[in-house]
Amino acid sequence: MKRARLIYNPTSGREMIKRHLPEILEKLEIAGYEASCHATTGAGDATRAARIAVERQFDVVIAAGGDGTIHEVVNGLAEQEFRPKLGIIPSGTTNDFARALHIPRDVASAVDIITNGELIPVDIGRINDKYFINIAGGGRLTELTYEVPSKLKTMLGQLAYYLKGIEMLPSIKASNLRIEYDGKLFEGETMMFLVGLTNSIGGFERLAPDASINDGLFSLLILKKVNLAEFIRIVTLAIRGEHVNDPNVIYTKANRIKVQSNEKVQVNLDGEYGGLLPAEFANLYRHLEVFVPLKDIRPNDRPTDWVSGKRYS
Ligand SMILES: Nc1ncnc2c1ncn2[C@@H]1O[C@H](COP(=O)(O)OP(=O)(O)OP(=O)(O)O)[C@@H](O)[C@H]1O
Repeated sequence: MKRARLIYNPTSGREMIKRHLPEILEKLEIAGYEASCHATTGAGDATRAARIAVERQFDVVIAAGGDGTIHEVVNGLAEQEFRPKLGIIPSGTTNDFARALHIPRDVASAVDIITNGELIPVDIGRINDKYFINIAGGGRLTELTYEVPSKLKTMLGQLAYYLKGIEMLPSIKASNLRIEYDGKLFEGETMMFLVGLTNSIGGFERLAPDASINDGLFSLLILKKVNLAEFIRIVTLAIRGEHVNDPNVIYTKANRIKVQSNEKVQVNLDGEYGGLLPAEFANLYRHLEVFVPLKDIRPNDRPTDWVSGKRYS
């Protein structure tokens, strides 16, 4: 019998996941899984729970929560030789990774995608000794994601980020960065750099328009020092995916990236604090298999050697 371990964050999003537990477990059992669950207790607990699930050789690990929970679960799986397949139930404030994979926020539909068994391989990012699934970045501009208080997010959802962004705009300063990427070099005053694995970042679906989740490459986006008016113009362009040709933006793909600074620059990993620069990024090619609705997956993310229908049953 297949075994599934559900790791859920009871506090994520608007705290609604608990109400759905009986339904989730029942659906999994009907699909032939022996299912059990673990409620996370605080920071780092989802990583520990995922490591234990690996030790116990669960076939499938399901992360239910926001990007923070999925990030932690992936950190528990990524360094292991045996890696269970990953299911996702997006129930957080921010679920950029699930959105990139077209996994719906409706709990029953998300579970159906897991029980349906269609899988896709995804790349994972490694930075120093940590892993990320969606995005890493640095520079003052990226710091707002962890400056938003959790209570505010529970109350206001995504709106909380925009409010914080408006509040912070006038105080954003550039940092001096040295960024090496696949043999090339950028050095200079930088508002932010982003290293992305998917096209869905902070609600901007077109920030990395031609990203693929399983091509072994990161999308690297560097925003040079700009004034407030230029910044607002570039954000407006970014909504339409037209920022990539702006002279203040470097947008490219790379497999290995090294970022250094003579200043104290924080790194953000999937929306959480990830330590200070320097950082070396490596793309781990097709490191995890994730349950997805294959028919909805963008052509960019559908590897031709996989579409033939890898199904887990
Ligand atoms: N029981 C708990 N109580 C408080 N915090 C928890 C608990 N379990 C996990 N957490 C923390 O909550 C963080 C955020 O969770 P998650 O991303 O799932 O939810 P979210 O609602 O989208 O919130 P955020 O926007 O902060 O990411 C996790 O990284 C984890 O450290």
